[in-house]
Amino acid sequence: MAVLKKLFAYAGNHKYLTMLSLFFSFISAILLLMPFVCIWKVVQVILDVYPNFSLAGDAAQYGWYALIFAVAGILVYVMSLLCSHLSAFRIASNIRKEAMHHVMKLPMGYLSKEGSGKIRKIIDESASSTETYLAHQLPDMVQLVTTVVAAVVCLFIFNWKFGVASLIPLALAFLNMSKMMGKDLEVSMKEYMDSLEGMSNEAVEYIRGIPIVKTFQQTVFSFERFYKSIKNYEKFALGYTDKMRMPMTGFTAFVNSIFMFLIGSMIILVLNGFNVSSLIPDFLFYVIFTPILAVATNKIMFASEDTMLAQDALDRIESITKREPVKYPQTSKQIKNYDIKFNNVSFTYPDTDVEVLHDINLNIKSGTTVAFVGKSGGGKSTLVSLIPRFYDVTKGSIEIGGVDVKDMTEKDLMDKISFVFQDNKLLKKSLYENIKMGFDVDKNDVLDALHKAQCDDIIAKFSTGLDTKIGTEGVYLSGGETQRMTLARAIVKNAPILLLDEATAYADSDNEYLMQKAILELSKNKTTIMIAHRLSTIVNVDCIYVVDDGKIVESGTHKELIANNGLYSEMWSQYRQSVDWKVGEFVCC
Ligand SMILES: Nc1ncnc2c1ncn2[C@@H]1O[C@H](COP(=O)(O)OP(=O)(O)OP(=O)(O)O)[C@@H](O)[C@H]1O
Repeated sequence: MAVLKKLFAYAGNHKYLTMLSLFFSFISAILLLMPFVCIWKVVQVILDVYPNFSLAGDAAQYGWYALIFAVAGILVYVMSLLCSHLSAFRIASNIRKEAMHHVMKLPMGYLSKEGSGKIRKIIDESASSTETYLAHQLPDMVQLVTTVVAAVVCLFIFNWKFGVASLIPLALAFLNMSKMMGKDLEVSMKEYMDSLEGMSNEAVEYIRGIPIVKTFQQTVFSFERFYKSIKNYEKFALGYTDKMRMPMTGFTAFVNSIFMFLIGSMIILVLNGFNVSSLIPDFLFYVIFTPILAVATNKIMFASEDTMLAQDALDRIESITKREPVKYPQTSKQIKNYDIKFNNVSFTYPDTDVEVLHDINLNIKSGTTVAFVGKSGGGKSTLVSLIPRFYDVTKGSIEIGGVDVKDMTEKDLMDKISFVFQDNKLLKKSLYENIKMGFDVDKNDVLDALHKAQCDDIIAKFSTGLDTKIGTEGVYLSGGETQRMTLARAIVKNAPILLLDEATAYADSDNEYLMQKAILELSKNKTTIMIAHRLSTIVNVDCIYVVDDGKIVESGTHKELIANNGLYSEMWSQYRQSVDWKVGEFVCC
């Protein structure tokens, strides 16, 4: 019921179609039981007239009734499936739409951390599971339960003594079944499903890493996480199977032992003076009828596992839809300029408990260019990612032009900022569409931006020029090329704030020089924040902030920081040494 209630939350008016399908399932179950009653009647008629079979005219009539009930039952079942499929498709589609809609509202940081593949897999596979559940498993479940209940009622109507005999093993089978549906087993099933998902994610990671494994001649054990995920799966799969073993054995034994109880009761009745010939029609009926119960009960057992799987699928969808979305106001407050201010900002990544930024205060003036430098893992990228609200600050606030970024609409905030990151994504669209991205620019503007971002060679490489579609056969862009394309996109967007995180990391030396020139040009009169490991690229910026262990430990111009003799000065001399060493080595050779 809980599963159905959750599914109905996505159903809208289609829930009535689901209910209609369940009603048809119920009717079809009753209709499909009727032929057995007719067969019982046939047996009775034949035994009544025995050995004058010519008097058994009613038997044929009951035969026809049996056929009519069977056909009607099948037709109603088909109608049930028709309704269930229509509603299942709609509900699964609503789940997909609602989940995707929610994903769009989630922090961008969450999306890049989880990865689009994983999110797509959860939504797609879970929606498909609920579709199968609603289209087939639920109507079948209603049919099976109706069959069992109606059959049990029939058992008592025709001969209560045989009824009791058949019911004892059934009751014992149900007792065992209830043990397989308890909270404990639900937890085990969830652990099992989680370990399965974990193993499948790690397998993807392993396949991605095969080149590294081969290059460094490692074994599978170097992928410890994959190995652990397999072990984990083994542990939960065995644990789950172990918990199921006794109740499953009991269930199978009792559900298939109805005959034994019937024969036993027949013997007891005869020994107690009942007339054999008067018992035979009922006994035959029970012999024919009770296997339906065994089969239906067996199927209910497996169907209840389907319900658990559907519940699990919904829980997985909820792990996305219950995530707190980024809240934007309806209207923005008016910003005064493009100053960026951090007020006592601290930050801890969601689902972690280690604070990675501690009480940061910054005031970056409109139109200036600043750089964040520091050791790897110090928190530079995190700092930058808080400005466009990839994540929200845990403490403090960030302002643009005197307005808290949380008081700006999504469009307003995004309109103000362009980014070029180390790992950028291009869409599977044409080069033109990838740069235009809905901005109000024409082909000439796009070509101009591509030229400024040093992309002429990329366009020249493809015979279809700007119309070349990325991702189609033979169209592949390297990391450096992708980075240049993203720079062109930022040039086209021409937003007043520019965030560059290792924007030239993949560029070769020729391109880097030219890209730096383009960035210099683009950053004119803009508030620009750069993250760079190659310190030579930031010596001329207005202010350098040295980030270490989540704090700003130094700030000033290049000259001031060198004179300071602090961490920056140390980083600079190490950087110079590495450059000189490379040049020296090159000269030597
Ligand atoms: N998505 C995330 N979830 C949890 N912790 C994260 C996440 N991203 C980064 N961190 C942690 O935050 C800290 C700062 O990372 P960040 O990427 O901001 O450093 P960085 O100075 O930019 O490093 P680099 O120069 O290597 O890019 C690190 O300890 C890192 O492990």
